Amino acid sequence: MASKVRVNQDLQRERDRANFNLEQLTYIFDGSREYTQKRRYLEKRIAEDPELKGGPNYYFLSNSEKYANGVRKATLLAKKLKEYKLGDFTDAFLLRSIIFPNEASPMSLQIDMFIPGIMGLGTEEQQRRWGEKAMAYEIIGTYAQTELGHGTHLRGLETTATYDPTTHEFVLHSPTLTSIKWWPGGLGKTTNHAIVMAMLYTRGKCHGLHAFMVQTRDLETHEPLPGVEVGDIGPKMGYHTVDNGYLRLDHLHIPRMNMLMKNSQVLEDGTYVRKKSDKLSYGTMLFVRSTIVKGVATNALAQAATIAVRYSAVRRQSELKPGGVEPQVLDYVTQQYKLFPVISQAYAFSAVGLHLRNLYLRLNYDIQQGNVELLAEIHSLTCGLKAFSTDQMMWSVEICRLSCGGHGFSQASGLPKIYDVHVPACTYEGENTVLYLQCGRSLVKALLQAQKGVTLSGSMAYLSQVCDDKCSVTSQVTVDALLKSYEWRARRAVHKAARMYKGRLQAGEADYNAWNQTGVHLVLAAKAHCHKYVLKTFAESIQQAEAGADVVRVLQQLCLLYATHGVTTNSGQFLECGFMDTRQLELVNDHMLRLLTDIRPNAVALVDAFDFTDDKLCSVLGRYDGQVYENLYKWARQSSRNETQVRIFTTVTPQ
Ligand SMILES: CCC/C=C/C(=O)SCCNC(=O)CCNC(=O)[C@H](O)C(C)(C)COP(=O)([O-])OP(=O)([O-])OC[C@H]1O[C@@H](n2cnc3c(N)ncnc32)[C@H](O)[C@@H]1OP(=O)([O-])[O-]
Ligand SMILES: Cc1cc2nc3c(=O)[nH]c(=O)nc-3n(C[C@H](O)[C@H](O)[C@H](O)COP(=O)(O)OP(=O)(O)OC[C@H]3O[C@@H](n4cnc5c(N)ncnc54)[C@H](O)[C@@H]3O)c2cc1C
Repeated sequence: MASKVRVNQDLQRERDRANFNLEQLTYIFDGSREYTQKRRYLEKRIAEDPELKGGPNYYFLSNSEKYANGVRKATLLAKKLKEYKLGDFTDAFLLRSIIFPNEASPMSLQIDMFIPGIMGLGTEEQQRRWGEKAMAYEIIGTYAQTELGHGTHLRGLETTATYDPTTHEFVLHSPTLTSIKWWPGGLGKTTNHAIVMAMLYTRGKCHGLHAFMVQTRDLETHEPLPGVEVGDIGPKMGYHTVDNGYLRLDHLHIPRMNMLMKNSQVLEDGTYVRKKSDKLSYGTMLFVRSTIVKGVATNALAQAATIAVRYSAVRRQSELKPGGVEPQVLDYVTQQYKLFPVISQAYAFSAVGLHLRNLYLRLNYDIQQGNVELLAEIHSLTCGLKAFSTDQMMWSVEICRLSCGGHGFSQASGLPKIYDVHVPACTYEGENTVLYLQCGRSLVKALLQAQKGVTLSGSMAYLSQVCDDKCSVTSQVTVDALLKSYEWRARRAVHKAARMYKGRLQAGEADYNAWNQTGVHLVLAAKAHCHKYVLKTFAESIQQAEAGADVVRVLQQLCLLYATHGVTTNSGQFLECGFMDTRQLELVNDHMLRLLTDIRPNAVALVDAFDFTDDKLCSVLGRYDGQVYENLYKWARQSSRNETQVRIFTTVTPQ
């Protein structure tokens, strides 16, 4: 990678003592050797591409400049996809992640939701009509669902699409202030099309939420079309490269065939033909949720860990041994306790994200065959795992930032940028609490079914199993033994929520109120279920890994760290379920501390194996060569505030 660079000696020493095959671990993290090779090939091409290399320093741009630069790069992304002959969907995601390092593209919805929406919800003819143009970036689109008044409660959305059988058109309308579409990425200024989710009315009856293809702007002049009002919603906490927008429709007429009709249709005379499941309209969200674990949470965790671990190997501070040299801060066990669990989370979520992609592909295949059996379970699982992984990511990125002391607060660290762009994932594609509740409710409902004699299968099968054995943790702490404890904790949490819900019903409470009052326990149950699922999937992925014994050994250490850290940070719940006792908890805690020592010699190599380029990390602290101080100094000198020695302030006029 960086063979000719002058590497900081501490960092070099760390790399020299690594004792596993780093390359193999990279393939596992990426999902395959082929993917790694393709990624590196594209990274090199982009780094050498005269139109893309260099460019302005993101950190010193204003929000408007960030957007303008984002549009420039998004246009180049479209051009490079053709130039490099990359037609495949995965390639488009990959190229975008290289051109937009920890930045959202103003055209990101094109591949995140617009094209998946057309493919998932449109007929074959509609896929040909818009899909091909969208793949070629001849039309630029977004996904407009959320409104000013409602984002979570989809049945409460107010935009209407009323079919007129005399003209064979739908009339799309925003009837109230709260029905104005609000938030869609790229809607404000960049896009010229949108998949608009609206309540379908035909023959005087409402048939719920459906998807409609709406052209918002003229393809030549880019002016909004008559009946369309669009704009930007203003500055946000982050996401400065994206023009999240609003859209107000005023009796906009669109042809009947602009309704995406793969799953249900409106015939010429206005007859509504039902689909197999009314939840198929939510398919685009399910797809995106399934990609967030790997594409957002894992990515952010791995990058934050890389920056913080490399910097902690370079940073020397205080005195460990009285009178001795200042140690690398990575030698403080408290620093290891902050950072090594984050490394383990990144590898764990990577395994889960790859697994979830396969599950989604299976579901998609089944749906094409007309089989929606798996839909409910995969909906529940993707809801839970999207929320669990992004929650964890949010806390861990912040831990990484704090672990870098003062320099972590500087944009130069790259950590605020990671936080800015990835933390909105806790809200978009379903607010996390709401998604935990979806998952928790489905677990309780499954358990109640099991109590009536139904055999549970898939990820919920363990709920109905009777296990009366005791926790087998001894001085030998193993993943297998801990996995049983995770199962116990999750099973107990679901049972507790179910008991509470049933108890309230029996006490005469209304069903809706019983669910609401059980909410906190439903969330706890969903979290415990997802935690167990992640550990199990991570452990199974190691068993299946095509790797040498050295790589398997470090992965097993990380898996055990993930498991022991999860027990110690949720000890109350593990003890509460009565499966594990305090003596065993102490053993787990001791083992976790020993693992920190075991992992220490490989810490830098474990983050190097994530294989991020410096261009991707955009971090002075996380540089591969570890030359942090001279580059922090260089970086600060670029600040526009240093252009003059005596600053002349422009007056800000109060409005
Ligand atoms: C990249 C960045 C760009 C960002 C873009 C965005 O943010 S775009 C905007 C992103 N916006 C959001 O993400 C909005 C978040 N909100 C939502 O997704 C929905 O409103 C909801 C799921 C919370 C509730 O939906 P609801 O009120 O219609 O449902 P209900 O609660 O009445 O439950 C009825 C039954 O249906 C089940 N079921 C539900 N969904 C699915 C499904 N997909 N599949 C299968 N099943 C599903 C549910 O489990 C329940 O089953 P049960 O118990 O009867 O066996
Ligand atoms: C950066 C970003 C990009 C986005 N991009 C898009 C896009 O491209 N297209 C699009 O359509 N939308 C987009 N959104 C909107 C996003 O999907 C919604 O904001 C999200 O679904 C949450 O809905 P809400 O804002 O209505 O939150 P609310 O539901 O109002 O949440 C507020 C609080 O109420 C609680 N709450 C709400 N309902 C319940 C319930 N039933 N039970 C318990 N608690 C509840 C929540 O937990 C939360 O604490 C984007 C949002 C962001 C931040």
